[in-house]
Amino acid sequence: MAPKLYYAKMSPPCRASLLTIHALGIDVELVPINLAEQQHLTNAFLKLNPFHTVPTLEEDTFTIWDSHAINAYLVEKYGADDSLYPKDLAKRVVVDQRLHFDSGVLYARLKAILISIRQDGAKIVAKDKADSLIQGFTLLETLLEQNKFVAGDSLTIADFSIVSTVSSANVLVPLASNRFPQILEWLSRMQALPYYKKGNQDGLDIFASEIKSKVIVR
Ligand SMILES: N[C@@H](CCC(=O)N[C@@H](CS)C(=O)NCC(=O)O)C(=O)O
Repeated sequence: MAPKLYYAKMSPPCRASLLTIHALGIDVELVPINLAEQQHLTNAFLKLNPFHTVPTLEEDTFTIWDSHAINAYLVEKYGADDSLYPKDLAKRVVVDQRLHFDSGVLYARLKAILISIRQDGAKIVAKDKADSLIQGFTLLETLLEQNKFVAGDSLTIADFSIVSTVSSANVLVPLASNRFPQILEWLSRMQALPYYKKGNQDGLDIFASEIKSKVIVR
């Protein structure tokens, strides 16, 4: 039986999993979860994932959540090769570092802004929160000065996680071309992937229209 991915198209981490699925070309049943209708808080969903987050992956015998763990698992289990998540330890640890950079820095800082908007009703992005995101962009820029992709010369799941976060963050705190030329070039490389539109852009467009209806973006 194909695994099931519970997801919301507009969610950045869900889009990282969609990019992984489309890159691998694998058969995964996509089950939409409407966060606005609190479908992630139903008893049935909480049984699957007590952390009530999407994406959540359901396999025959177990359930796993957190996009970074899901994406690594999908490549290991279903990938025709290991290029998106190398088995070579010296390469893998670099990918892992970038995945933690996404979780702990980039996505965490984006999420702080999203909570201020969606839960606290902020109408603008607070300066300290924008600065903290920009500091994350600056770290990413230094990585991309040395590498074509975020973990080296080839595309990995770390690019999928970071592009879903950074393309969403760019809606709220636009990437200045004079400060972040490497990020913008990498973004264009990612946009050229044949599955980028269905993996990220379609959901990003929904995300952007929701956000722009709630905040004034400078
Ligand atoms: N680190 C997690 C973050 C997942 C996450 O925060 N998902 C949000 C949607 S973007 C969510 O499910 N929010 C609902 C909730 O936390 O109750 C991942 O990468 O999967």
